[in-house]
Amino acid sequence: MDTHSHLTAPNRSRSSQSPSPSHSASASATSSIHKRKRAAAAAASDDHLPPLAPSSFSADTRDGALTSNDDLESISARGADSDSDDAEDSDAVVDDDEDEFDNDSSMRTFTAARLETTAGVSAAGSGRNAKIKIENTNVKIENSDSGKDGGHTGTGAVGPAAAGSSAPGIVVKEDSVKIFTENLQTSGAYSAREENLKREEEAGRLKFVCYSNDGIDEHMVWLIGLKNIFARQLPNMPKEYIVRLLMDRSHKSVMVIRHNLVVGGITYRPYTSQKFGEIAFCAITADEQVKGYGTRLMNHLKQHARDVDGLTHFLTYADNNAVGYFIKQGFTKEIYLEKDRWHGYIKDYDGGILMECRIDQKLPYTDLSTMIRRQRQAIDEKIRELSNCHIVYPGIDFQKKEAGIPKKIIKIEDIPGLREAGWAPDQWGHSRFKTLNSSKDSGTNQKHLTAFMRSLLKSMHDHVDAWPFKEPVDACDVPDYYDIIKDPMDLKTMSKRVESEQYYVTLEMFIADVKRMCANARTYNTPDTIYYKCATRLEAHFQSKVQSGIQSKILP
Ligand SMILES: CC(=O)SCCNC(=O)CCNC(=O)[C@H](O)C(C)(C)COP(=O)(O)OP(=O)(O)OC[C@H]1O[C@@H](n2cnc3c(N)ncnc32)[C@H](O)[C@@H]1OP(=O)(O)O
Repeated sequence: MDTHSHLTAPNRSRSSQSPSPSHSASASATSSIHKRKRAAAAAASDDHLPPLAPSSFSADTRDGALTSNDDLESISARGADSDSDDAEDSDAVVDDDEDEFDNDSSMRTFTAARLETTAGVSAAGSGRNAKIKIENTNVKIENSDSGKDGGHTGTGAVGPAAAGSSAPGIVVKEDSVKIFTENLQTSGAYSAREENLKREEEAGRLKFVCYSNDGIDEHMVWLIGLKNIFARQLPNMPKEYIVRLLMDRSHKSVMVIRHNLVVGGITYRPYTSQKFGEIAFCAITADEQVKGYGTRLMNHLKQHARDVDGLTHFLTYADNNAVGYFIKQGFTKEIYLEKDRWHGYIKDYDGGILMECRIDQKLPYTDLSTMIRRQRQAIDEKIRELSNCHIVYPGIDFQKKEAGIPKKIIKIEDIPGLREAGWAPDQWGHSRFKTLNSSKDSGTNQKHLTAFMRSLLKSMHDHVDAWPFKEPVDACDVPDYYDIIKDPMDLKTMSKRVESEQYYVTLEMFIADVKRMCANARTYNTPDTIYYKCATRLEAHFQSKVQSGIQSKILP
């Protein structure tokens, strides 16, 4: 069996687990930091960790001293038992600590205090080690080679430049043909967000870095910033636990840094021998969520984990309310990774869903937008080869005179592009009227159609319920009518259209106008009004006339 070195935390949950009841500072990493800030020179008792907490964490964790939640609990309990006064004090200290770390000055204070006490590092580490209970659990352990895993050495900027290969296996031809045209949509929302953030990175306003607890001031400040974000965004996760994993040197954190401040990050543990990584925490600060940072962060993480850690998969226990985000990042609830590669390695969470993501070995994760753009280009090029649908013709000059009747009749064959698209003059379209009478010439058809529509119009005009529909609605009488009814119709307008013999080229067009006229009345007026009732009765009358006309073959 491998030697113990990785952290285990049985049955913890971001969403359902209450914070540890004991914030006893002697057990709490954060509080120990704070205490040091308050009294850097104070003598380090057994229950008071000496200064320079981050390094002392690393000393603890590097050798596997902090290995489980049980440790955390035992430390907490021990702190409470052994020094209850101190525990009370510590509760306040933890809260205070949270507040302080949320602003720059507290970070500066922390950093300054840490620098002042550098000499205490090894003592702190060893002193704490001496007190921490080491538990042997029966989980599989990966050899902790922090150098190999990128453990205590910060791995620095992530992304193409850092990884040295932005797109393994993908050859990007910068000089590929310029085949974009104005009417081709160049990117969807995903690509647009990725491209924007990539531009920000190139302009130096945004960066993605990967560090673990390496003792370098700037990195430590960022890690503490990330810890604050996790503490806020994962409120049910014990803060001590967040600190412990974040500062554990076998964990790495990929962080989004903007204007030198942490915007969010992902803390993960690479199990390089098993070629998978476990995402422990993932969060973006509240006011920057849903802007694409989470996606870009995940893409940087995947690229880094593949190119630097040699991983092929990620596993995580996703909070229920974050499952949607993980699905969009390519995670599935089905676990395809062979169980013996991960079982016993990762920490269990209550209330979370185990999800997996396979890391593609070729995808240019930090430059997906370029890949998608080139794929679009290739598809567009192929479409152009096979069709001419990309050619845009000038529009039809469709100037109208009164009642929407066109000024001049446009012959179908004159519509630009129609013939080029494969249309032939014998394809007359879908009108039932035309189809039924395909044996007759179009002039005869139009005469019959006009006569039928005239008779229908007269029948409606003479109907007792036709009076509200004989003229267009007068806006002086009904001021808001045209605010509500955007497509008005009336019998007089229809009559003009019929008499033009140009407008209604099919019976369906005529029927559509009658239906619209009646529907407008029912939209504007309530069912109890005379107008509403007239519309319903007139429409029923019209329908019966059309039906009997068709049945008695009034229609030619
Ligand atoms: C392992 C764990 O740590 S589980 C806990 C995860 N963390 C949290 O729940 C903390 C609170 N939430 C957050 O910090 C962030 O919302 C994150 C990390 C979940 C997502 O980061 P964001 O920057 O908001 O993601 P981003 O803007 O890239 O969104 C990507 C897509 O996921 C969607 N999305 C983001 N958050 C969620 C969510 N909680 N549920 C469902 N969909 C989501 C976005 O709408 C977007 O969809 P689109 O591409 O169709 O437009």
